[in-house]
Amino acid sequence: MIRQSRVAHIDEVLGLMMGQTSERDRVIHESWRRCVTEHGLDPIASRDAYILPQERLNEHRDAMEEFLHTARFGLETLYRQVSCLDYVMLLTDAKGVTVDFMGDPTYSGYLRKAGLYLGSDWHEELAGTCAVGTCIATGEPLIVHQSDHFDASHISLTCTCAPIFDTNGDLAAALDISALHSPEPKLSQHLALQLVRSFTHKIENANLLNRFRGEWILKLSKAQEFLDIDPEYILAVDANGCIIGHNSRTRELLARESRRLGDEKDRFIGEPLSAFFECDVSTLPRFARFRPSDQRTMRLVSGGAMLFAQAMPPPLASLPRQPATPGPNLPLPLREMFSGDPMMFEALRRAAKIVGTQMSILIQGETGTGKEHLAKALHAASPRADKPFVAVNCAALPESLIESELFGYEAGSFTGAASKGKKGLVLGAEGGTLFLDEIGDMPLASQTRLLRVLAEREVTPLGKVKPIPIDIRVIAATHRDLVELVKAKSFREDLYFRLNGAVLTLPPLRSRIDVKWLIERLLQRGSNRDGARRHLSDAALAALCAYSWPGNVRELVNCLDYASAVCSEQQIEVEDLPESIIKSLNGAGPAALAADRAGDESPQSDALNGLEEALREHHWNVSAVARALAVDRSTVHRRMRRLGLVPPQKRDF
Ligand SMILES: Nc1ncnc2c1ncn2[C@@H]1O[C@H](COP(=O)(O)OP(=O)(O)OP(=O)(O)O)[C@@H](O)[C@H]1O
Repeated sequence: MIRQSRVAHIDEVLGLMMGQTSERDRVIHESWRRCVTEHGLDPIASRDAYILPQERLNEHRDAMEEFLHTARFGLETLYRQVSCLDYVMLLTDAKGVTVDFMGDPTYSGYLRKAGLYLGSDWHEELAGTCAVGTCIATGEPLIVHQSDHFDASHISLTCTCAPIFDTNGDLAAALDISALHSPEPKLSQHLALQLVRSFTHKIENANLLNRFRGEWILKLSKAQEFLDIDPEYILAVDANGCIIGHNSRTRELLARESRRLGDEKDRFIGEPLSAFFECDVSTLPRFARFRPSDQRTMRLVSGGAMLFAQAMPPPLASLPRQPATPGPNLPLPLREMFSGDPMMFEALRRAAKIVGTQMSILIQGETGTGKEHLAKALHAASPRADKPFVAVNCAALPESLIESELFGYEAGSFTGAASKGKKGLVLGAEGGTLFLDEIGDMPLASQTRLLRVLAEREVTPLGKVKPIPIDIRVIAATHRDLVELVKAKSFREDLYFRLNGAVLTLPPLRSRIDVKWLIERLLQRGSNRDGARRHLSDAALAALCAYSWPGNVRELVNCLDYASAVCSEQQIEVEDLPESIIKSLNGAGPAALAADRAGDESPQSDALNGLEEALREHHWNVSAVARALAVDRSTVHRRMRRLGLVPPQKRDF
């Protein structure tokens, strides 16, 4: 009987080569053809399964050690689900070598002979059409059922396999379940295919999350309810907002989006997130987990269906405490301003290059981003460090006094002048640095005089005829758009060009990735001041990280000063934060936030004490339990996770 079916099978393969038709799937036909024309296999000569010697197998296993470790839980779970149906489970590397295997040891001899064993090589060139080999050759999940196999010695097997891709989108492994015997219709294996696909998705996700523990992780799902437990799409994003990893469903999504946008890309590592989604790294905090999930939505750039999003920031511990390399090359006062933020690094790298020169510098940035702080650091890092640093707030000086304050005056040179005359701030900065803050607010007449000072490097106080030579470095700063002011003719173009020898732009705090580091640093600064070391609770820290900081570092400084003053026991809780921040939590008030971050030590905890009983009573219907306990559904889910309560229908999963 077996012999007859083998002969019939060989006839079918040969017939197909001669141009006969058959009803097999296209992918099987194409593989048979490849076996003969490309791999030079002969359908008449059947080959025994090839098992690699232990030493070579070890090499293959060693190369995948971390991956195997990550995948292990998924593999065991899958095997538990299929072993009762007499399937074995094989995980092969991208070359088709079985590097992990689970099967019933009672049938060890049969399984080994059939090649369903650790170390077996299922590469298509060697084994002919088979689930693993053909899956690797095509990159597609597939079933190779009984006589679909090329080699007649395998036609009793049924094998179902799906590829596993690494975080770059390259094939990493293939996951297969096979059985020695099976019902004849191929349809009997369709559920097996769905199961294997679902586990390859889980393993890819586990691998991605494991590999990018220190980066932004963005999870996306079409269904709000599945976002937490089984998101379709997962991406890892670096501090510059570039994609550094993804699962294969994301790759397919991005490829479709790329085509829609008129491109044909199929590799996405290094691409900016904002090229595909309506978000970038600065807006990722909006999708933090404790924000209401119905507000965490985004679309693809080309539109389409709404995706529910959850963004997880890099954990505090993974952020560099010291500036990222080559930060250490920066002079110390500049190095101390940031920790690994790429935009800060870029500004400071450029600043370091001109720190020792005479060149005027223009610092731009929103209010409170640290422009004066940077000007002071530049001064401290320059050869002028032991000379004066004189700061002038051009917006705060009354227009009538600005010239006399800046350039000084001779005694009695105008009504109201001091009897001894005044040196002026410019001369006061002699040998050092003159910092002109809010330069965009300087009146036009003063701009003209300042221009002369900068051009001629001399100053003539009011009432004096002879100019005084000066040696100053000018650093100007503004939060306004000087180019627009020049266009509107309220800022002199020639002064703008004189000042913008070097333009340094400071990023707003909401786009910086080192907010947690800065918080630590400012808390430390506070403790150096008053000797009391304050700590932030997880929930308070999460609230600060999610806040948009319109007042930038100044607002953060004020916030921490306030919270340090009102907190008790030197622990800053969400309640101790300024109202503007608490209000910004969009309904995820202090209690919910605290529960989200710290487990569930919220006032609702008591209500949840009898959770297990309540779940049983309501047949594990979470909505009914939430109603009965008068808490949120998400609170019930969270506590279930924490207590390890799994509904019976999901227990084996
Ligand atoms: N890197 C930093 N480390 C510690 N403190 C900082 C840092 N940057 C800014 N600050 C603090 O933030 C506050 C605001 O900084 P600064 O006055 O330099 O901002 P600014 O951009 O000049 O503001 P404005 O535009 O309003 O003039 C100050 O208290 C400053 O000490």
